[in-house]
Amino acid sequence: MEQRYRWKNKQLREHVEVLNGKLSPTMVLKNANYLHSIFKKWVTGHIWIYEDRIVYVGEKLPKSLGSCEIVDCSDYYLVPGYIEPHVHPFQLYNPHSFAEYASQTGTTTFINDNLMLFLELRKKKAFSLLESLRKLPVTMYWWTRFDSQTEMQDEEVTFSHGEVKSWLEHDAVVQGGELTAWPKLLEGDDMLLHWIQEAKRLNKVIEGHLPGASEKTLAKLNLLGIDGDHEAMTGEDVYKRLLQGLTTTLRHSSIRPDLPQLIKGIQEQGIDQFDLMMYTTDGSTPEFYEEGVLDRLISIAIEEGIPLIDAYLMASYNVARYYNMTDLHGVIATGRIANINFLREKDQPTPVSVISKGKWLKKEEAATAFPAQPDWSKFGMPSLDLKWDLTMDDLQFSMPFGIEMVNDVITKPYSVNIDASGDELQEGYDENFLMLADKHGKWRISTMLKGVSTEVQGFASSFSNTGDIIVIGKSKQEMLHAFNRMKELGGGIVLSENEQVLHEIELPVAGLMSNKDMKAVIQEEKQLKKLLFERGYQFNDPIYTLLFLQSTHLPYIRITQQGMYDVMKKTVLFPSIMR
Ligand SMILES: Nc1ncnc2[nH]cnc12
Repeated sequence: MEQRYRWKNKQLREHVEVLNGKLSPTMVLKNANYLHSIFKKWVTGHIWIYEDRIVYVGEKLPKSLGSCEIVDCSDYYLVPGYIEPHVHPFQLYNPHSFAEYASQTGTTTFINDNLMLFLELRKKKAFSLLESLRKLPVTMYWWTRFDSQTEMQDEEVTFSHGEVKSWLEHDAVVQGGELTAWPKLLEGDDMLLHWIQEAKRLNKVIEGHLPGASEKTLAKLNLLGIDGDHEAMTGEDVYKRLLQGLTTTLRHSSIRPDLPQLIKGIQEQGIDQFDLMMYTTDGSTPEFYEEGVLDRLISIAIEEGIPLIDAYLMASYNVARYYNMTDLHGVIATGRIANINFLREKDQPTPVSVISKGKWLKKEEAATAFPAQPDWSKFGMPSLDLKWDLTMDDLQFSMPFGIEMVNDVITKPYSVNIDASGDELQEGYDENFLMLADKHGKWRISTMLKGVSTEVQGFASSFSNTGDIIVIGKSKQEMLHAFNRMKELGGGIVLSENEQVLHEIELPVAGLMSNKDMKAVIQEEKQLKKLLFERGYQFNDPIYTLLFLQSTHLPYIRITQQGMYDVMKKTVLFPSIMR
């Protein structure tokens, strides 16, 4: 980062001068009734803020007030700003639009997945984007992947030692993971182990991705350096993780809205200590966030009987502790970044006002100005410029088996018994043509997709795990139509029927993300879902279906850059075809 230290020496001297009375604070929160994370108690006092930092808490008021803003807090309860420990900031929204939206619900610190940045950009461009996002009035940290969670061509080039190491060493990167490639680690991959060791040397943590892991697997991975995991699906899973000393993140997301059940399970297990627990919305798709971000999870936790103070700390202090950043986050105390939420009632976590980095982002329910989105093309994420055309010749589907969706994201292989040699499949039953095509136009892999929809004629998406192009449908003509429109848009998701575009979501940020604000993206996603449901899509989360068609951290069969891939056997069943 351009600025290596959080505050320069000169700034630190100024902070002390505020206490010396030589400078006045920029804001004083008077008569504050606030949650003190260390005492785990509500305390009262005055909070002095200078620029973006809390410079004093206690009973004193500053001698010099200058032009300081004085806020009487008697009518509120103040809690530390919420920290989302596990964000995938690219589910149609982008890091900027998600942060802007979430900040209105009290989440002002984000630990972001770098997957799309890693796959799309080399480090120079990526780090200049991080630098630009660092200037936002929210706090953006990152975690760096060690693998692509799919089978890429030339993965070793993308995930080279040099690239991973530079990410790990970056000041804004606080974690390695999420380690979807943990089976490789257990099988002896010493490159992965080296990166884990490097992360530890740099005082950064490692997150696993361990759904269904046995007690022994958890213990072994703990020995190899894993610090936390967010894949617990039952109270017993939570118990097993905590028993091994792993920090356990409770997930409530669009594909796994588990929190109420998880908490019931936790109570059944007799767990009454919450210090090693956090929550995440795990990169939910846009519509899910209509009801809030972490404020909603805290609210569920309170309703389900988590002790009130723990319910807040799981979204603040516990996260700061896990990431070794309690000196900056998670506590309303001297020295911390001034991220504070104002609540009307103790059990109403959606804030009426939000301070982030010492500035109002929301005041008495009204949003204040937030910076405009960057010019993404300047950071190496221009709209998609596909230099090739899809033709009827590409649309050949002679594979003897296809992919059957078991739910939104889990797949299994099935034998294709229908005649798929024509240009159209009959409507009314749930098999579709499916193609993944290289965004550079070099290769393709074609098969059948069962279980998703009965009447989608043509559907094309540049949103996928690797940014390659997914085309689905019953009619080759409409698939071409959808593809052509998606190409014309410079990336996006297009649904086509009877030679008409029924719906389109423009994704001008590298073909993966929208540059609209979150509310607009929510409406676009809702409309897409409605149209797909009407056409027989039988699950809940089509965006995740698209994202995970290539993702080999999920069973059982995937289309990848290398070809059709058997996840359990770790083999390519059919290689992709050169075009
Ligand atoms: N592993 C993953 N990669 C990308 N987005 C996700 N959302 C939830 N899990 C994810």
